Amino acid sequence: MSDSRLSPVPDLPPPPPRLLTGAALFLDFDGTLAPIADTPDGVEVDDDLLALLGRLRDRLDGRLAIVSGRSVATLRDFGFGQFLLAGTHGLELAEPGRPIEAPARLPAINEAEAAFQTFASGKPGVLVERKTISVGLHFRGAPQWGRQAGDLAAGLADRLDLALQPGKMLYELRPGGADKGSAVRALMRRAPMAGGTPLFIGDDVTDEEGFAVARDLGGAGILVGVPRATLAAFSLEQVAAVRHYLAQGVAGTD
Ligand SMILES: O=P(O)(O)OC[C@H]1O[C@H](O[C@H]2O[C@H](CO)[C@@H](O)[C@H](O)[C@H]2O)[C@H](O)[C@@H](O)[C@@H]1O
Repeated sequence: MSDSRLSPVPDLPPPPPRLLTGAALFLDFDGTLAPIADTPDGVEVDDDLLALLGRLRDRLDGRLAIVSGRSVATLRDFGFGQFLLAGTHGLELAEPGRPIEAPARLPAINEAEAAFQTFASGKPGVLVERKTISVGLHFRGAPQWGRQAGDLAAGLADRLDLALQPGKMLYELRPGGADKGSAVRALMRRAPMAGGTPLFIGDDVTDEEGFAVARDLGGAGILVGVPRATLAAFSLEQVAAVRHYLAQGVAGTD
């Protein structure tokens, strides 16, 4: 988000556990519920996390959703199928056990993927992530290619009329028309999230739209990780602190 509403690097307080009482809780996945790994497939979701989220969802009368840049199909493969899901940066929505609400994969995404594959070929550490309706170009394993990866992705976004989604050592191309903020807005109009106070926890720039809408709807954002310009009102320093915070919500302490 390039937004004048972003505050300079702030010294944010930790979130009080009482915010979880009555919350409609929106949780980012990578970097928030699981630590960043070298590759997209290197992330592991442990049973303790799933059990913790299940208990918290029950305590919140169902008002817990995962809002991720991953596709819904991938989130389900990770074991999150029992939760309300918004995938591909808000383009996909899915209730547990229900069909995924999503646009079709565009031919332009296939064209972008082919261009990414050509770029990645012969560059160890550069990785193309094929996703359901989008595609990612990762350079965590070869940061020296980051600038050229960004130039390529920006050029393709212009030419193919796709949205450019920067991430952590990653450029993604996807259809426009939604973001994590629009997903929060859409889910807040529906059961079971409607009636709660939105609380969005995330680490990446793509989570800023979620923080913004949570704040606009009377709630707040919680930034995970290194301080930066943000619309979040609170911060937690790492994934372990997020889990500890969520566990306090289950216990009902404040
Ligand atoms: O919205 P999120 O749940 O945070 O998903 C954002 C992207 O996360 C993944 O990439 C990031 O995590 C990888 C695993 O830790 C890491 O290797 C990569 O460098 C990060 O950018 C995922 O692969 C993407 O599809 C998500 O959009």
